[in-house]
Amino acid sequence: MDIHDVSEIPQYMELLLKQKKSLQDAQLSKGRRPKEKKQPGELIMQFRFRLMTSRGGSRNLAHSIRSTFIPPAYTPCITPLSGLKKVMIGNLQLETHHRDTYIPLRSVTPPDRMTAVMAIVEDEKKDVLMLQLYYQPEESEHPAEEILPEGTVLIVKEPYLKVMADGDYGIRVDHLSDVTFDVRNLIPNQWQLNAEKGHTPASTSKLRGNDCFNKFQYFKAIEHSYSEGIICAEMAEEADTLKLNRSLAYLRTNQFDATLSDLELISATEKPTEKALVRKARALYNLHRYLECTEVYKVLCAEYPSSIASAELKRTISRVTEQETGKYQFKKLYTEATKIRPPHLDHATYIGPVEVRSSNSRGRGLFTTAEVKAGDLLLCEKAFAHAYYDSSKKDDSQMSLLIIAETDSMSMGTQVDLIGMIIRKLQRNPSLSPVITDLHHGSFLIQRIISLNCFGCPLSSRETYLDSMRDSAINEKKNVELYHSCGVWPKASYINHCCYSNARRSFIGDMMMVRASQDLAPNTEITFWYQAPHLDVYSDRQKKFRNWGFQCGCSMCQDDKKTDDKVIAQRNSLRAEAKKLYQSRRKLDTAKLEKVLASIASSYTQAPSKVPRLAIWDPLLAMAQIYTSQNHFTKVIESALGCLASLGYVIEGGKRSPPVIRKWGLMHDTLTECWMLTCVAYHSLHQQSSKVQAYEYAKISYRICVGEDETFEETHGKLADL
Ligand SMILES: C[S@@+](CC[C@H](N)C(=O)[O-])C[C@H]1O[C@@H](n2cnc3c(N)ncnc32)[C@H](O)[C@@H]1O
Repeated sequence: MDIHDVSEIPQYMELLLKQKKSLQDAQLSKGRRPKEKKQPGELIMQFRFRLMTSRGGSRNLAHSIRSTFIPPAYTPCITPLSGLKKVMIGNLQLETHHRDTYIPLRSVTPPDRMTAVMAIVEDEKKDVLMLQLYYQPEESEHPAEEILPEGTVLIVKEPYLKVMADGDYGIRVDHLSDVTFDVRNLIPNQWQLNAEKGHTPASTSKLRGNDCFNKFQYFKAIEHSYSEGIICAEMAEEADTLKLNRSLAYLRTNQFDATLSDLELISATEKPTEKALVRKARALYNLHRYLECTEVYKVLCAEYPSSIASAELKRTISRVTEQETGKYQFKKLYTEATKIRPPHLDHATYIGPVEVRSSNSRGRGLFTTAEVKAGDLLLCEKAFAHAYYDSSKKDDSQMSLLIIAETDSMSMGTQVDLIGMIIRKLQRNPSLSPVITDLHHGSFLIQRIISLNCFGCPLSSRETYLDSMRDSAINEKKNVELYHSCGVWPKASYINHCCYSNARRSFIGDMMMVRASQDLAPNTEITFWYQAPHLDVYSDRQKKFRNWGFQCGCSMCQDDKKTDDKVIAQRNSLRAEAKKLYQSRRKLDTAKLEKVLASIASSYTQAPSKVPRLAIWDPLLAMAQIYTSQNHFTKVIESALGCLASLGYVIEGGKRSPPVIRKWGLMHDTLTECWMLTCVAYHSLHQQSSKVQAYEYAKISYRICVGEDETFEETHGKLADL
């Protein structure tokens, strides 16, 4: 939603066709064994040469946009190793998964890292091939040299061959769980020679682990030292110390489930140590289990009082308050979003009066459980994962093109990074898996789930709001917002699309606010638009939903579908005429303009409260602006209320008595301005109570579009300056 979809751009379509062609060619060789293979020496030399030149910087990747092609989905292997039979490189087939096999491999070159971590590997018969491990941690977090140093012995479950970009064959691993480095009992005999002989005392493993830890090699400390030591430890206390040490390494590598389980595994002593309590609290905080976390901090404050512990307890209590009440200090959120990079804010998720229920043919949806008023907060959700693109840096290396074979879709931005982040987060914290795997999907593959459930997002909706105010209705810039940052907000993902929606989403950093844009009765399905409705042809609008596999059946879409093309063409030409008239401000013929707008209005057959009139609301807003500049205040009120009515609002009063919204319509960012114009007009006409009411509606509209109203006065002060 709101991501930068480039599926229809010819330059990228060409790329997609090329990728699909090579995919088709690859499918033709499915099940075959490669005919020609390079000699081991040649393959190794070629790889080492590339490694040398790439380290010398001859690859100029930083200046070109990365592209990642997601081939058709295959499922990870769930069979335990004991249920699989061993194969050699010579047995591997092209593009064929799930043959109930595994292969022991040993790397014979240092690793390289491009989109995957790669090395040349050999099997027991000394046959060699390239191995590509996808979705490994970032280089800064876990260097390739540590993941796959030369001489690493590993096992790949369900290995298969893939033709790589350069036309050679390689073993490709997409699922992190399909590779295991814990090969203790399965190391082939001839490789045992290189493996450590004999029994390493736990004390040595501990020292080695601590050494790695002090060098920030946390993964190495866990895998090669502490875990080894725990197995070999003869005394319970020795194992406990190693677990305590390992729990910190787990914490540093964001493996919070494992941190907790190590701490639980420590033999019960008289009272938990301070270190154990601190680590437990941190893991719970990071898993957003704030209530449990406060309990741990309370014990810590009682047993080991310190200013840090009480500050942490206070911080955690603030999260619990946010979670339970939905009360946030939004100005603080902006400050954090300005300072922190990436803008991942330290705040909790609030789930308001909503729950997931069946929405018939639309699958599941999110419904209200109580009555809510327009402007009420339904959700304030922290992203499960968020990939940030800093547009101020203008650095294309942050950006990549994602090509998904199964849906023929392409998007530009940070989705590739988001996929990696989520895959790693789930692998490190399996307890979080259902949050993602329960979301809507075409298959259960993470890539597919993410492509259906991710949202493009600005750094803050207030920024977008200010931009849209600058390009006001008069300039008629189409505000199609396409964002390069993106994230997954799981609860919001249950909300189905409707062009004529009753809620709006907005963002501050990685927090998404969803507010009702209409008064909603209990048990109403909440909807927001996946793509904002614009005045486009019916078929073009439906194309936007292609990726999600549905057609919108809202009243606006149905009406567009039924309306004759000739009527639409006539409406568009009248609209162009209106635009010409109101842009020639000095000699504006208002009578003529009103006549043209009346003609547009008469081209609609349904009442605007049923079918909002997208062709007419913005010219009416432009008229309200023009009448304001001419001090025609009754006309301002008439045009502004007309604008609102054309978007489906049913408003009582407004002329001699204060306006009262009986039914809210389609919410648009510029409606705050619309209400502010009426507010100014009422002020000038000395209609005080109408002015107060209009001001209140302006504030609610702002809250719905921007997510909060703490900055309302400040923002509109700024706009007055503009
Ligand atoms: C982000 S999910 C929304 C939640 C989803 N309905 C579920 O069951 O989890 C998007 C998917 O919901 C369905 N959907 C959303 N809006 C719809 C609509 N207006 N009409 C039909 N299906 C819709 C489509 O299957 C779409 O791919």
